[in-house]
Order: sequence, then structure tokens, then C-alpha cells
Amino acid sequence: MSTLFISDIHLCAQRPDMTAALVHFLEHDAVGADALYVLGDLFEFWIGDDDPNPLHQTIADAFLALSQQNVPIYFIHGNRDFLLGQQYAKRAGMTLLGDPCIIELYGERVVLSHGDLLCTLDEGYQKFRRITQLKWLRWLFLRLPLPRRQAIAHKMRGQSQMENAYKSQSIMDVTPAAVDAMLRSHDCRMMIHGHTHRPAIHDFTLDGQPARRIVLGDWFEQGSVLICRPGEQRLEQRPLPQADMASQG
Ligand SMILES: O=C(CCCCNC(=O)Nc1ccc(S(=O)(=O)N2CCN(c3cc(Cl)cc(C(F)(F)F)c3)CC2)cc1)NO
Ligand SMILES: [Mn+2]
Repeated sequence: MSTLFISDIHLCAQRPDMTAALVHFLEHDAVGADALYVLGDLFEFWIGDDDPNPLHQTIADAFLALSQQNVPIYFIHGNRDFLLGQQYAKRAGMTLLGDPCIIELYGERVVLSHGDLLCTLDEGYQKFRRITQLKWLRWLFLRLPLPRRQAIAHKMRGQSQMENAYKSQSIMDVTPAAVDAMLRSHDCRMMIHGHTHRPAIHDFTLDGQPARRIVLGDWFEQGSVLICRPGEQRLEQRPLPQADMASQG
């Protein structure tokens, strides 16, 4: 009896070792779980479900196989793959959730979020998020010819890389006030999120009650998975296969 949480795998063609690690995880560790939650940034970028990127089909097949072994799979969008749509979710056997999403986990109410919403000090990013949430803009972007979308994405990823390089680490972390507000507004005392790439379990007091914020790790250097059982949460690392082994598929 266990529920698994992963996030920030940031899959891309340049990192076949991460793809191999995730497929191995889905074919082994995740089999038999009560459910698997993917809390965003599964992919390094996403410009539409119609993107013929072969990586997408490889990953959809692996998730679909797991869902067909009766492991429900849930997905919350990250700041990278926020355009991942119902068409792809269906191909991958995933159910899309909103952000935040409240679940009952072995009798405990838990807030699930990607985590970017909690980084309130990063005003530049919050502005980017508000703009790209606009329905009409998403409608327009997704109808641009694919090469155009690829060019825009390439440019924006370069910009993000530069911006992140000079932004202070502190503004790219969650703000305690935003964490408290999200817990209070949903009457929860446990939160699980990703995005900051700072894996940890933080125990603190909220309105005189014990509270817990669990941050999932990214998969750049090693895999990171949260294993929840009744009354127990364990954050574990998973080694990535050596890059050359992975490229042999
Ligand atoms: O940790 C931190 C910092 C975190 C880093 C924040 N930065 C970050 O995530 N950047 C980023 C995310 C996604 C991509 S993308 O390549 O996947 N792709 C680009 C084009 N997208 C688009 C959509 C729409 Cl609706 C409209 C347009 C428009 F109008 F511009 F054309 C474009 C769709 C998505 C590229 C960069 N803060 O705390
Ligand atoms: Mn993120």
C-alpha cells in the first residue's frame, strides 16, 4: 500500500539517461502502487500535443502500460509543460489535475502543487505565468505552425536559462507566507510540491498545529521519488543509469 510522487524530471532528447531512469521506474518501482502523481515539469518543454517528438510517444507508452496495470496516474502541470493537453494525457493514461489540488492521502488532507505558484518573490516569473495562462493566447499559440512554435520555444528557453543564472537563489524558492496561505485556504497541514529542485521534508507549526511541506527533487543528477504509506512519507533517491548505457536504450 503506497502512493508515489515524482516531479521535475525535465525530460528532453539530450538526456536519454533520464528517460531510461523514468521508464525503469515506471516498469518496476511504480508497479503495484495505489497511485502515481506527477507534479509537473515532466518535460523540459511542451509546445503542443501535436509535437511529433518521438520522446513523447516513448513516455506515453510507458505511462499507459502502468495505468493499464491498474495504477491510476495523475498529472499537475509545471511551468515548463503547462500546455500538455487532454489529447496527450489520454495517450499516456493520465488524469490532469488543477494546481493546487487537494487529495485525501490515507486519511490525511494534502495540498498538491507544482510549486511555481508559491515563488511569489519572483515577480518576473509570476508575470510570465499570468500571461501564458490567458486562454486566448494559448489558443493562438497552439494554432501557430509547429516550426514557429519551436522557434519561439527555443528563444524562450534560452532567455529563461539566462534569467535564472542571475536571479538570486532566494527569490526562486517558495515564500513561507504563500505556503501558509495555501495550507490555510484548503484546511490542510501537509503539502507536496516540486519546482524548486530543493528536495526536503520540512516540519513546522501552522496556527499551533504541526505541519509538513515535502519538496520533491529533480532528476538531473539522480532520480527522486516520494513514497507515501499510511502515516509515513519517505523521500528516496534513485540512481540514473550511466549515460552511455541509456543511449543503448
Ligand atoms: O524557478 C523559477 C524560474 C523558473 C523558470 C521560469 N521560466 C520558464 O518556465 N520558462 C519557460 C517555460 C516553458 C518554455 S516552452 O519552451 O515549453 N514553451 C515556450 C513557448 N510557450 C508559449 C505559450 C504561450 Cl500560451 C504563449 C507563448 C508566446 F506568446 F510567448 F508565444 C509562448 C509555451 C511553452 C520555455 C520557457 N522561478 O521561481
Ligand atoms: Mn518547475
